[in-house]
Amino acid sequence: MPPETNLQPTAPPAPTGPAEVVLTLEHLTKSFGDNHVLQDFSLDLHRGENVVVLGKSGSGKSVLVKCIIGLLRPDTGRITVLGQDISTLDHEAMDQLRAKLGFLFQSNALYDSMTVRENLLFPLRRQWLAHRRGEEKDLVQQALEDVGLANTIDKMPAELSGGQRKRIALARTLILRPEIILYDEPTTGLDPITAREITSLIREVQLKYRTAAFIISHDMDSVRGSADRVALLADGRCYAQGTYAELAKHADPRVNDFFK
Ligand SMILES: Nc1ncnc2c1ncn2[C@@H]1O[C@H](COP(=O)(O)OP(=O)(O)OP(=O)(O)O)[C@@H](O)[C@H]1O
Repeated sequence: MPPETNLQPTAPPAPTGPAEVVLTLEHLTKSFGDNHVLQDFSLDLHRGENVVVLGKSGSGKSVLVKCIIGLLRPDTGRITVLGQDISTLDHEAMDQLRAKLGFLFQSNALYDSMTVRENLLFPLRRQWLAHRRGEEKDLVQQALEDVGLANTIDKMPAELSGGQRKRIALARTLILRPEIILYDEPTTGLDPITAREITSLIREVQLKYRTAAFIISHDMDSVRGSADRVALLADGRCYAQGTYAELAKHADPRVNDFFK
């Protein structure tokens, strides 16, 4: 039985017009010497939408994510996050913008020497927006209920399974109510059933908080379960995009091969 979460999947609010774009990647290029990794890559992400970026190993997916969070600077092109061109932001403004982005790293990046509670309090206390102590307790509780793990609050990460650690890492991201979540291979290293649970949770989070998600994955079950739209990164650009079903029957074998 998957853990019961506090997230009630409901129908997303009826669209009232074109959804707001929360992330724009325009004509990005990035080379390392003569390794031209990104070559005119463009993609939009809308509020409340899950986009999965697919691509072969070494195609540049991590480079793309690092450019979005400002760890790498593209050679040319523009990245706009929540209306702000990140190349114009100073250190402090970039930090404030990063606070609206959630990351779920492959490693989960939990602090092993801290309990689950302390792991969740950590981002709250690091935030430039201070929370009142009483509020913190409720936020931790809510985030743990959201991922179905309220009973793990006093445990150490080492006492949890891989799937539970992934959920706690997601709770730690959710506690800051991000507008966009970047998921780096969220199901890698998990057994198929746990992977399916994490995929469902990604959907539940999207529906409850109307977050947009930028997901890197090559777990095709997870792609099918979590993507509203799939973008294929090949030759350094957005080679094809569409729904899972559209790309699965795409005429170009470079596209449909991923779905076989
Ligand atoms: N800091 C760097 N310096 C030099 N080359 C780099 C750097 N970062 C990435 N690369 C190169 O960029 C290319 C794309 O790497 P990237 O890690 O983005 O691939 P990926 O699509 O995420 O692969 P995987 O699916 O295996 O994780 C690779 O050829 C890699 O060697």
